[in-house]
Amino acid sequence: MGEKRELTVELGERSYPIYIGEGILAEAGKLFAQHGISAKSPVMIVSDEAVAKHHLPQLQSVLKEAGFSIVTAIVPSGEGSKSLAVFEDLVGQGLKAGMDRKSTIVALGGGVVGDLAGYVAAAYMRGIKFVQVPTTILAHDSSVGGKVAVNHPLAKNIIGAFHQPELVLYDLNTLQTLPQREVSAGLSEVVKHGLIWDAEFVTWCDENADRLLALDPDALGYALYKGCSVKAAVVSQDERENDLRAILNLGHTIGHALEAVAGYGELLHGEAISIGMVGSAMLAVRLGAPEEIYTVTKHVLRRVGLPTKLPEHLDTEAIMDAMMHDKKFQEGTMVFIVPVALGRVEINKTVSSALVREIVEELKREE
Ligand SMILES: O=C(O)C(=O)C[C@@H](O)[C@H](O)[C@H](O)COP(=O)(O)O
Repeated sequence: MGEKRELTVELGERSYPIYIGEGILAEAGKLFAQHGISAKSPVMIVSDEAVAKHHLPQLQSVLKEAGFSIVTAIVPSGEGSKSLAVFEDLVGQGLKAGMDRKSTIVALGGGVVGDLAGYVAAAYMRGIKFVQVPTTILAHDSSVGGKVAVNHPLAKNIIGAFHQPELVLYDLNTLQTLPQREVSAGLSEVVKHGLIWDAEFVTWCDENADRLLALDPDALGYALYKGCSVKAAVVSQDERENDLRAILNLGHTIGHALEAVAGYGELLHGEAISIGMVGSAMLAVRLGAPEEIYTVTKHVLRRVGLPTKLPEHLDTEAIMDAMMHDKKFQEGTMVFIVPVALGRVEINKTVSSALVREIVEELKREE
């Protein structure tokens, strides 16, 4: 069994721990009790069809053994479940099962389940506790920081809240069942955390790409710990994205638009963000940063199996339009996170739409 790691998201009274390691799920009952999750009110586990097959029975039995009464809600796998219709259905299931203000929602799954379940927890009876149990690599990002949301057909994550979990339980064993495409997509956000904060970690990702792709638990444990540490450090300083937290959006200005235009399915979130990060690196070079930013960004993303070319059939004007509906379009301008050196980015609100259009076209010509 590899090393168990623990870190804390420092938010005063609302601080919470992240446990990372193999076999953490088996300790869920004990950790729930230790962190004040009530066993007197029903606990709802939200999961999706794919994840439930592999990991739900273990979580159910560990929690039952610890005296929790469980309601289980399974949603279809995929981004389509982040909708108001599914949200309403989960609220209904909670009410029918007698969930009250002391109940807790447990998100067992990837980013979709975490965002959806978290938003139900934020809204149910004006807010109840929730626990994140991420089962994908990508979810090291979404399970930390309290951004919870569902989508609107016109924009991603547009109906949401900030609602922090009570704890995050990251069992590395759950990652072993991930399809290869999901592994690469998840590594997109891992690389992002290096690109915004830690140049040495970018080099480490490059050197350890094969181990990561082979799901080596030691490499994964370290990478997720590093990614979560960057996230925790940023969120602790700016929980509500008044300023610094915006840097976590590297690649997302273009990435979210690609997901919306491609129809939430063609591109996985991590793939869209990979293309978006290459776009940000191109932008950086146009604005005077060293060419190395573009070459290294593209190289590392490819090393972990990610696309760097924008699919040609996606319409440039539709992409431009989608960017205007995102949260990153503010006060009449697009907000871009632009690298200034490896491991360092800045928030830029002066990029013209003409330049963005050029970058989108250039991304379609990527080799
Ligand atoms: O936690 C954050 O803050 C992030 O920006 C992390 C992003 O990787 C994440 O995808 C987030 O959901 C995007 O933020 P949004 O505010 O544009 O929905």
